[in-house]
Amino acid sequence: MRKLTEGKLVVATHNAGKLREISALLAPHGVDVVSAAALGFDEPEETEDTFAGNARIKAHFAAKKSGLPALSDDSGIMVDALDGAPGVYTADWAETPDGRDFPMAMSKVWSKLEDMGAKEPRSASFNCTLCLAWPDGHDELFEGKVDGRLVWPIRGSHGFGYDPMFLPNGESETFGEMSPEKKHGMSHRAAAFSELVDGCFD
Ligand SMILES: O=P(O)(O)OP(=O)(O)OP(=O)(O)OC[C@H]1O[C@@H](n2cnc3c(O)ncnc32)[C@H](O)[C@@H]1O
Ligand SMILES: [Mg+2]
Repeated sequence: MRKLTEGKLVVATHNAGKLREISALLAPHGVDVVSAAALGFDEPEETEDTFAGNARIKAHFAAKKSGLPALSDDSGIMVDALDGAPGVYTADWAETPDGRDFPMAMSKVWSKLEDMGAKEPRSASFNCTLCLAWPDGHDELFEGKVDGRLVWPIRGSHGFGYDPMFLPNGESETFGEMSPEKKHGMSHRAAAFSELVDGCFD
């Protein structure tokens, strides 16, 4: 596996919540981080139907454009009773003409479960695929997942996206109620990061 050597790393995301988490997860490793959004890069279209496919699109786009290694994150929530939806379309479910509306998206997920009479526990998982790509076209992929269930009404104002409706197994706080440190100890993103750190950092 290729190692990440000293120097700048582009974080290929336009999501401020993700950037905050990724920066915190990278902080102990002394990496100099700049985001694709801060560099003024466009968001490439996420045309694949897998997390890995879309993670590769985002990382390669930023690596080519910057001439630096780039790290992307493609993630989403998969609800068992919805056959894994919204999955790779998790961000799309929140899309409105005026931008993303996550309370609306969470309520859409919950209404579908109500309408179909889905039984408790309404199990779901958060999934994350990280792609580290270099300007020469090489890449490495890492995956992480956390299992839990959905709750209603939503709880907590920490985190981002669908965090307030996700209760990880064995916990009493949703991701929206947890401190960032606690979420970093158990999240799908943290799990993928630990693979990345093992593989690519000395
Ligand atoms: O593609 P980039 O620019 O990285 O940012 P994005 O927000 O579009 O990210 P994705 O395409 O990977 O879509 C992931 C969706 O899943 C949601 N999501 C991912 N990880 C999450 C987490 O830890 N907590 C809550 N929601 C999360 C997030 O809000 C997005 O709507
Ligand atoms: Mg996206």
